Amino acid sequence: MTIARALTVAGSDSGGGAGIQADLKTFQELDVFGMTALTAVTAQNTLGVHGIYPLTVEAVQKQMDAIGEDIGTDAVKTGMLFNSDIIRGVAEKLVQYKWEKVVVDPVMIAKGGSVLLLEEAVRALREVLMPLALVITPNVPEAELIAGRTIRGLDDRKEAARVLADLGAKNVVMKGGHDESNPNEVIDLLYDGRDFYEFSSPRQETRHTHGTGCTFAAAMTAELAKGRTVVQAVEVAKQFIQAAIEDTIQLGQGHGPTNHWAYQRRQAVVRQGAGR
Ligand SMILES: Nc1ncnc2c1ncn2[C@@H]1O[C@H](COP(=O)(O)OP(=O)(O)O)[C@@H](O)[C@H]1O
Ligand SMILES: Cc1ncc(COP(=O)(O)OP(=O)(O)O)c(N)n1
Repeated sequence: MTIARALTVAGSDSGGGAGIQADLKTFQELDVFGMTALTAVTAQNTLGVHGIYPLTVEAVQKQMDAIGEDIGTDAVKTGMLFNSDIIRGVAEKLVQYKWEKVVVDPVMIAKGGSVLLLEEAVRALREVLMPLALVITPNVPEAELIAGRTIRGLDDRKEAARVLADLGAKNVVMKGGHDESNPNEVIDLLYDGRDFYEFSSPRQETRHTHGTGCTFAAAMTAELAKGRTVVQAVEVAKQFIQAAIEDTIQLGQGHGPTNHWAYQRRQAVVRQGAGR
């Protein structure tokens, strides 16, 4: 039996809703063998981030070597990278192992406002990592910071996506959760350097959205690892996160995690209905 493999290079969320925990759960649900290179440990729950402990560049690179020299991977996702040294170290390994299906989730700020990427690192993200990205998946505030422009609505998002593509990312998926210009729907926008594609879903009224960005990018990475196109990967990721937000699980006192089982459970119901 051959199985698709995916590596996440990201921070740990002790609360289990975001970071490598969300990535691994998503890979598993999408039938992909998940592996990790940890960049930082965070003490985190639904109320916020209570401590950040970055690893050394050597520790991050050694973990990537351990995968590169043995198991290998079909796709890589990067999440919380925290500082410019880690970004440069990760970029070096992506090049060394010729890993090309790279999804860069430019994690910057957690929902509660904690800084997950130091200001000094934004330049390295732009100059060193973005040119290696098959896909970059910023939310609106992240896109504003990287592109250096204000975004108000879909037309601004398209202009900013063009700027991000000019920085070297082959595909830009600008997620729409923070774009409140449309109160009823959430549109995730894909720009492939030529055309724009819009992926819409109803906007859910919920505070349980911790880790939505990580989960969405991990689902894309899993689908790319299986050989799907970028458009197909966004379609599945959108369905995966929509199910995970809608079928809410009530955990914690603050911004709770999403439901990583929901997508597969819905698929099973569809299969049963079709008698398969
Ligand atoms: N309230 C919501 N209702 C439905 N989908 C949402 C909602 N908030 C976020 N999403 C979806 O979750 C994913 C992450 O979106 P976003 O909130 O923009 O990013 P981040 O979690 O990185 O801040 C996107 O696919 C987006 O469509
Ligand atoms: C360890 C870690 N990595 C990433 C995030 C940010 O996750 P995201 O999916 O953007 O969700 P929110 O934090 O915005 O809810 C994180 N919190 N921790």
